[in-house]
Amino acid sequence: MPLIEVHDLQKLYGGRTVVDGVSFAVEEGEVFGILGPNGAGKTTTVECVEGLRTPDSGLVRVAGLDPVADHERLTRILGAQLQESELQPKLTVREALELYAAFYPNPADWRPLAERLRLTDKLDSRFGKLSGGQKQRLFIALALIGNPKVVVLDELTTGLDPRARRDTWELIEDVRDSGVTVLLVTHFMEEAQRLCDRIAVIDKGRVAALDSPAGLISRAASSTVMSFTPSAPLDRRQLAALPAVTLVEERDGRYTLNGTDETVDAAITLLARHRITAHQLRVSDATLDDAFLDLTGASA
Ligand SMILES: Nc1ncnc2c1ncn2[C@@H]1O[C@H](COP(=O)(O)OP(=O)(O)OP(=O)(O)O)[C@@H](O)[C@H]1O
Repeated sequence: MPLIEVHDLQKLYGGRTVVDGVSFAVEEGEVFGILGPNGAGKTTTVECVEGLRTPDSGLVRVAGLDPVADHERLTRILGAQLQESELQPKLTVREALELYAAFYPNPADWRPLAERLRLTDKLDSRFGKLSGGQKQRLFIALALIGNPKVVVLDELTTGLDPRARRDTWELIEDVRDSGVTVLLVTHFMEEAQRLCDRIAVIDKGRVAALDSPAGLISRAASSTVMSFTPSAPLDRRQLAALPAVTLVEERDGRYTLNGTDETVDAAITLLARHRITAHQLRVSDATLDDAFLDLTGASA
């Protein structure tokens, strides 16, 4: 049985449908990512999983529990990131960790957690005086402090510097290795590619694709990304009209084409016909970023 089950979830705000028939199932021990453009309905979906919002229709179960009706029992097995407004600014980091540890029957030892999240030298600082990144790290510690079976992380590393982001990824990998199931909303492709076993791409309230990161990349229309600076002015429409090409971008005279394996041949043949040379030619495989743009099209 999946640990998290979302079936045909619908949520409306003021008569406007923002989650429109979302379904997915997360197996125990998985890191499951939810990726999508701004306003796609990602947070609303995970808030229904956390029992913070009541679905208008559809079914949500976490370890067999109805997140709204069984909210009390759910909070014992589900860890979630707090919102800024939920912590008193005068509380110190140590007090917050001790307070939240006391809510749970089998809390984690907060000291190693604080150390892993580089909060040890901030233990006596008040929450209100922390930087954005330090607050974020404290929220992650508080989400993990109850030794949850499943943890929901929304915008986990937004606002963290690159080092803190990498430390956090390692922490999430440790959490996953200890058997915890992770539901992760993210905007960072590198994060999704590194951490997630599977990803649901949500666009305009619907699941546009659901697969492993490698599966999403291979199923997207682009497999190749090519960039070059043409030796003479070029009609962008002719590039866009090539059947192999799915996307053309031009910035300061430099072109980037996304497309199939035939993109390079097709573009070079076209340029040769116009006696144009491709300077500083770079060719690479498509990434999850490219797959995301293909899958979410105009809304991204
Ligand atoms: N409480 C609310 N009342 C009315 N509309 C809301 C409410 N919460 C969210 N919305 C709207 O619902 C839509 C989906 O919002 P949601 O926060 O779920 O998207 P998201 O995919 O998480 O976006 P982002 O990546 O920008 O955080 C948005 O258009 C948003 O403005």
